[in-house]
Amino acid sequence: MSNELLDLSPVMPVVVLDQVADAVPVARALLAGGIRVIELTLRTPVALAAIERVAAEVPEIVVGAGTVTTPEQAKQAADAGAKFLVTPGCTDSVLEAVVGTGLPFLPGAGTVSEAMRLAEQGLTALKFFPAEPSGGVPFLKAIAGPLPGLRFCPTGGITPETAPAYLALPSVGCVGGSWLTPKDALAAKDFERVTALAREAAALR
Ligand SMILES: O=C(O)C(=O)C[C@H](O)[C@H](O)COP(=O)(O)O
Repeated sequence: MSNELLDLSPVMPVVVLDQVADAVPVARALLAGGIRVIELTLRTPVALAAIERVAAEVPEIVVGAGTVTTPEQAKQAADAGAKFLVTPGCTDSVLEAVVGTGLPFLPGAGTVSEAMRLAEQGLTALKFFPAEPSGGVPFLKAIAGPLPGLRFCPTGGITPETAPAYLALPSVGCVGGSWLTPKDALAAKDFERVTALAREAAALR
């Protein structure tokens, strides 16, 4: 089930919202551009309310919670209506709480040992974070031999220019990125720009 998260769109939009009122327009703008998934990060106070609104008002998009770093957040996100969870890294307690929600999820790994630990537990769909600082495309190419069963959503420092090289790798299902929802576009309520960026991203693969 978690593996299917990697196949929803070539790009998983990582969205940081400061205003809950932007949640529904952003979700609709992404959908209009052909992106069927949205990861709302739990980095701002409005994030849980934003997830709730998108889940209730834009059921066509698959809404998930990103930046899940505590067991409490996993539960809160599930209660808010998140359909999946994403963690930047993994601790035993976060993993236990995330599994406890019953939701599909992408646990974060940034090293070979972290990826191996998750694989040992049967988790084969991972977020590779932070992708660029951790070695990017060459890292993923290098580990595909020893760890052939893993698939990734690399995230962190990826741009529309660098995304295609990631998406060309068989081990990459999609890439994560914040570039579809630039801060200045959200501040200006320029949702058409979000749609235009989403359209370009949806065409990447
Ligand atoms: O908060 C998290 O859990 C994250 O996933 C951090 C994200 O990877 C970055 O927000 C991606 O942002 P960019 O590097 O700007 O595309």
